[in-house]
Amino acid sequence: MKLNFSYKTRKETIDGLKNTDLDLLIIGGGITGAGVAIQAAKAGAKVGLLEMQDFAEGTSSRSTKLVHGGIRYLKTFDVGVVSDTVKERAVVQGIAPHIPKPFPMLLPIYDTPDQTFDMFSVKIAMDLYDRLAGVESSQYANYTIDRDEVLQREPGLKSDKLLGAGVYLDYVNNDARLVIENIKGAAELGGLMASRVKAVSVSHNADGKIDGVTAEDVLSGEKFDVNAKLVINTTGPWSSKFLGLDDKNGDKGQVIRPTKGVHLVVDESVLSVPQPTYSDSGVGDGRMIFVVPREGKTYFGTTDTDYTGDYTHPTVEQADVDYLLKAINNRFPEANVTIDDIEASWAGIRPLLGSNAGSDYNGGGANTGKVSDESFNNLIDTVNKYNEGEVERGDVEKSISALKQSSGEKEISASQVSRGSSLDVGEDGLITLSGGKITDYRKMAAGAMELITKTLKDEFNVVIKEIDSKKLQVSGGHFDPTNVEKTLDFYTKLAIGKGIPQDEAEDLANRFGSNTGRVVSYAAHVETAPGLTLADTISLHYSINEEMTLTPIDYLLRRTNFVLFHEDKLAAKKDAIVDEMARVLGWSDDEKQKQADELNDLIAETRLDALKK
Ligand SMILES: Cc1cc2nc3c(=O)[nH]c(=O)nc-3n(C[C@H](O)[C@H](O)[C@H](O)COP(=O)(O)OP(=O)(O)OC[C@H]3O[C@@H](n4cnc5c(N)ncnc54)[C@H](O)[C@@H]3O)c2cc1C
Ligand SMILES: O=P(O)(O)OC[C@H](O)CO
Repeated sequence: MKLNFSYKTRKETIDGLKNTDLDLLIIGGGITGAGVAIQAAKAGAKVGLLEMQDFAEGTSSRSTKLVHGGIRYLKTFDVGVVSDTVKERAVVQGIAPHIPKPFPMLLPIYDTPDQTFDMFSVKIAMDLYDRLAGVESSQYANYTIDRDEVLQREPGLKSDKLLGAGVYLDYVNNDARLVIENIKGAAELGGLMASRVKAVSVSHNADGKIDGVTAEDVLSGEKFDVNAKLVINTTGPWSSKFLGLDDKNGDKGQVIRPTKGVHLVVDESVLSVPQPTYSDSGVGDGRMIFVVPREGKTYFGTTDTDYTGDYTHPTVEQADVDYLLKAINNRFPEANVTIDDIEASWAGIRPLLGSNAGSDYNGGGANTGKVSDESFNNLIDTVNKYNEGEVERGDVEKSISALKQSSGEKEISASQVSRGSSLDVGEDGLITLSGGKITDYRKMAAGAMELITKTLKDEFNVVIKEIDSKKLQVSGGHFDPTNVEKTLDFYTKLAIGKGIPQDEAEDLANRFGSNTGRVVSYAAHVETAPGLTLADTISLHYSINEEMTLTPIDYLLRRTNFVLFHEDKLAAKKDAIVDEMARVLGWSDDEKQKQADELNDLIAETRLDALKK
């Protein structure tokens, strides 16, 4: 079987990076860099990407795993962010139809003082949300339900002071797979995508313009130069650190305000919700907590605390666990979730833009003013009039800035900072695309591509194609996004045809989408590995050969959901996975032991063994 995107082609990729004068070099292989890479490759640019860890190993595998518009941002007047992200949900589903899945969110409303919404404002917010996304007359149009119906749906929910709930469309996502499918798409289009290669310094030409980096192959320690006409910094939380490598960057661009967010996972027998549920934490801090059902488990989060630790290895601490258990047991008093119920967890670092001072916000730090509903409703009314063409953009801006002034100069809490993105160009030409969310990654990348296309033409006389990124489907996503169920059913049947049981066949189809046929073709020439099923074996071999899977953690944490949502199967299969990888990749006994130890350490950390008494 030809190795398309693997440990073997990685060597060819690095040679290509050494010997090609690239049009564009991307630093950072999370969703932001991956989105730019596939668009640049499609446009015909000679593009390379360096990722110092595994693809998606940074924030882009540590999110709440939603493609969502951020309804709570309406209360911080981030109407621009909501307008962008809520529209992008359907676009992302269209370009990666096997990944984000629509799953309406339930937002319970209580009659308590710290609520983000009441029954009136939640309806206004949902109507605006739907209107911005153009779903107001679809099967997913929002609605409200009364107290009884809420408790009928979620009997475990706190009933005291419960008024009812809003129900509105959002999407569940597989963040790490969204990244790898974009990276594979870029590689399939000729992009030179290298994981475990770190940019360690930047270089400039005689005019002081950035013209490449010195890179280090993290696996071998080898250092080499990569030359490029343009360099873009898509290092997320590391953006400021990367800018720090560049002494000619002058204005230094956006400063990142990193905040940590933690999620915990329990079995659905401990806590079960029929649909994603989004409610105030109930502990008076103005935060909102997601509770999401996933593959027989339930995960919930997040915290939002300023972070000064190691960005590469953010950890879940006792204070994070205490906060989330307090919040979840407040909302679901019968659940009595304890630390011993936690099967898995993860921590991520938001790449918030420090300059995105929060706007008028009714939550966050104790000393921030509460925005009156009248001000909030006035803004929504102005936005509605703007959407109807009755007022100008300036009128909306005026009502927003009026509110900001009214909030006065106050300490901006992490949750008040806007989740907007920024595209900056340094004095030496280094481009930085930072902030934002996974949900608007395509739009962020399209904005950067406009700048990149223009600069390549004006400054280098290099002409690349204009592309329609809204139609640029990722690897595995090459099918009709309005026909997902039927298509995945077709791929499921294809796998069943090879003797694979229904449940495993469905897993393959959902994981690999339109690549399932290729995965199933591996059955013709791989032996089922000891301790694994045929489905496990072909999935692993495909991932090694065509998804740059280099370690068991790459496979079990990011290419699949074993570590986070399948504790039982993980325990049963992890050693067999290590054995099969060692055989295929030709590891020495020492290397195999090292990989096994790293996997077991990660599992223990994810399970919070050190915190459990
Ligand atoms: C707790 C939490 C929950 C969230 N939930 C959601 C959600 O549900 N939906 C949503 O849309 N958004 C969500 N977000 C936001 C979203 O996850 C981030 O905005 C997004 O993942 C950032 O992607 P990125 O590619 O910019 O950064 P990253 O994914 O961090 O990628 C940057 C990459 O750059 C690499 N890098 C750094 N320095 C170098 C170097 N010198 N050389 C080479 N590589 C380098 C890093 O290894 C890293 O992989 C959440 C964020 C957090 C923290
Ligand atoms: O940045 P926040 O506070 O919206 O938290 C991230 C959410 O959990 C999902 O985007």
